[in-house]
Amino acid sequence: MEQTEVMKPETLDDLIKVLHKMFESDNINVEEVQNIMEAYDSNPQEWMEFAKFDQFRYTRNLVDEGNGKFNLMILCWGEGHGSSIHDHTDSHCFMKLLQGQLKETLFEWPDKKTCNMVQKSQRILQTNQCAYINDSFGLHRVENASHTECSASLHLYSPPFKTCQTFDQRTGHKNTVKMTFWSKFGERTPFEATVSQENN
Ligand SMILES: N[C@@H](CS(=O)O)C(=O)O
Ligand SMILES: [Fe+2]
Repeated sequence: MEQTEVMKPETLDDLIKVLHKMFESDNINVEEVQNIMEAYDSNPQEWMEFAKFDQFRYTRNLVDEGNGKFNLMILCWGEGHGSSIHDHTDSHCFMKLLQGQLKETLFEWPDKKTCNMVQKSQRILQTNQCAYINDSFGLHRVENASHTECSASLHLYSPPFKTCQTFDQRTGHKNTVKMTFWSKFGERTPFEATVSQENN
């Protein structure tokens, strides 16, 4: 089998350039994308301008629109912040830790009849690790379980999406929610645009 060599992106800009190249093609290689994102050594100096935290919820901060092929964003998680249980709207989701740790809990899609939410697994993602999920893996909840440290993660979604489904852990009932950006390209999004954020 042909081995794809993983070159090491030296900076975040470098990584973004390589990602643009990889997503020019319509057939993306999940492992290759995961490897290249993992190979980037997080340097806060390079992403600080995008990392805007909120006191109450995790924030989504758009970094790059990937020529329409993907959205690249930095999620900022204060102490104890977490997401709901949600899906990924038939997209690829790559999640690389830039700072701190995140706990990821995987769930099965709820059973149509019983609506039960069954937990499949749980893991702690460490700085620089890159996880991958799509809807065929199930659903997940992501949390910064630390009470003393914040976390930041770099997410790539392809194709980009604006809504997802969230699930109530006790009843399995689902809701479609809008996903909004707290900031875009380092600029805080005007207030009106952020009121319907509900995944966090
Ligand atoms: N998929 C979630 C974040 S996550 O870490 O589950 C989102 O884009 O807001
Ligand atoms: Fe997610």
